[in-house]
Amino acid sequence: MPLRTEPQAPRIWAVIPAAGVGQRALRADQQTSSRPLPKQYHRLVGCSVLAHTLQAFAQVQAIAGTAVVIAPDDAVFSQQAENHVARTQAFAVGGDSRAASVRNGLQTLAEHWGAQDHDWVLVHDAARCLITPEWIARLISACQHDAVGGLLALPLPDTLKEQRCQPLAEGHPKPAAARVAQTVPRSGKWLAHTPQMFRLGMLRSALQQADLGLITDEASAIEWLGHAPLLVHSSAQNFKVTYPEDFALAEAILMARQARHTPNSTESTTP
Ligand SMILES: Nc1ccn([C@@H]2O[C@H](COP(=O)(O)OP(=O)(O)OP(=O)(O)O)[C@@H](O)[C@H]2O)c(=O)n1
Ligand SMILES: C[C@](O)(CO)[C@H](O)COP(=O)(O)O
Repeated sequence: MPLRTEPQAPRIWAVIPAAGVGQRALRADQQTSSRPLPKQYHRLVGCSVLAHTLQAFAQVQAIAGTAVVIAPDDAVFSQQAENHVARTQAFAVGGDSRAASVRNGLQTLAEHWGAQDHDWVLVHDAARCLITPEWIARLISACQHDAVGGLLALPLPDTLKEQRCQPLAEGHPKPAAARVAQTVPRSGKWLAHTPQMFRLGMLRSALQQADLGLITDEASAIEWLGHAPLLVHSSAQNFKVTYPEDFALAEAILMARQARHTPNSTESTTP
């Protein structure tokens, strides 16, 4: 009689896309540089944006391993000692878009670590460096027993405007100032954050079939399959470092967190 092998309990993996160039984060004076430093390698409070992200994931014991997707020509990751974090490995399989990088990262999880289709995967932007182990754990416990999975997201905090379509005026080199077409009801609208947590097999199949040009996050690939991901409350601090001014904001928050955790700091006694 053939031996019956017990199905392995689903494991939880993480994929961190870190293969972007960070074009929008460049100041005007950096835009002409032939090889500007991608934003994930900028240092904030003594270590890279990426390392802050990786340290948060390394503190979540439920995660079996974290694959960092870097660009095939990346020359920085291995030079920064702080990027070498427990249960974390970089793979130079970045693609032309974020979605392509994620798709390649999922393939790597299966090939190198034997990840299975029924395992869970958390995908998180390297550039969301303020993520905390507590928020990651909140997403895991909300999704682990769900049939689909979900994402951290934030109910829209501001009034939402749609811009009027403005054709370029003839003879004018620059488009005219943007004007409002209408105010869009914000009720029921959320900002998608990461991590986003789905079954490896379902996400892989969505990313293999969907038009990657239309896929800006994992949830949109899963929606494309006809599923409805769970929306799990995120924090406004979980923003993505996108524009030059975001570095200072991220640094101020990291410094305030460090001060709270330093013994004898005045902030540590504040209720
Ligand atoms: N081809 C790409 C593009 C983006 N990313 C990663 O996806 C995350 C979120 O993307 P975004 O903030 O748009 O990063 P960039 O593409 O680097 O930024 P920009 O669009 O300003 O160039 C980042 O951690 C980025 O490194 C990636 O792995 N591969
Ligand atoms: C995935 C994401 O962080 C959700 O907000 C975001 O879409 C990624 O940014 P991009 O500029 O679209 O790559």
